[in-house]
Amino acid sequence: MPTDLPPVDKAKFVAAKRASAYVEDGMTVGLGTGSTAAWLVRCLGERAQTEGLRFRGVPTSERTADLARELGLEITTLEEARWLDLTIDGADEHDARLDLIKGAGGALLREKIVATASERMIVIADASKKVETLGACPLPVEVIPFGWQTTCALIEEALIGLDVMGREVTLRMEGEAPFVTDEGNHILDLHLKRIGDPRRLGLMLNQIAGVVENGLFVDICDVVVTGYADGRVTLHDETRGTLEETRYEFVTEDNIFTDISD
Ligand SMILES: O=C[C@H](O)[C@H](O)[C@H](O)COP(=O)(O)O
Repeated sequence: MPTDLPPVDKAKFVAAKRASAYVEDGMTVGLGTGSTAAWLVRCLGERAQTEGLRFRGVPTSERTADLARELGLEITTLEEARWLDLTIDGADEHDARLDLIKGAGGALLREKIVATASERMIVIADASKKVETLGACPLPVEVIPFGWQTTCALIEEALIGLDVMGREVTLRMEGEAPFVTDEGNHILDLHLKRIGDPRRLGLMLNQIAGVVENGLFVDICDVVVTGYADGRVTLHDETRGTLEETRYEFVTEDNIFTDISD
């Protein structure tokens, strides 16, 4: 582990460390994408090394696949695995119902396919990801490059009359060129500020020709694991609220956290 982690990385790390304990020998596990999910992959790499943990990972992006390979973890494809025991992934936002916005990193399509093929989905996050109402961060929508301008106009039209606060839609760029996802598509970011009815919006978006998938994850996540920079970790589910509060503490200069909750 690197020393002197910034507070937000400490929070992401402890969330990932707690969630990594859900993985058991022989499981097939969806590995999310993003900075928080990268901590999870590292924590699993550590468990594989120190405890001999053996599992099959299904990465949700090429980035995650590369990291898992670097750490010597066994990875497979969804085509081969078909169904998964568990997916652990980050999120851009979650509300109290555990509905999510995902896709700031552009991996929402594979992430949603893998999460819905899993028995359970666990989200790992720092406390900044919790919101009262979804929509503060842009909602990514993956679209086919062919005629994306028309798809964009259809989305703008469909947003009229929906319970949202903003209606601006922008094409995600990477330098001078449109961003391209692992599946070869583009991303439209919807700047909605407030999403009154995530389920309705998600269904509406997916009916538009040219839309492949949207970043709203409604009724998919089972548990949110939230990490804090002081080492605290809380577990929430929708029906039972807070399930557990754990605390990890730095015990060595190598930033190794130890569970001191017991
Ligand atoms: O496409 C990216 C994914 O949905 C990420 O899980 C999400 O953006 C959260 O990423 P991070 O953990 O870096 O905040």
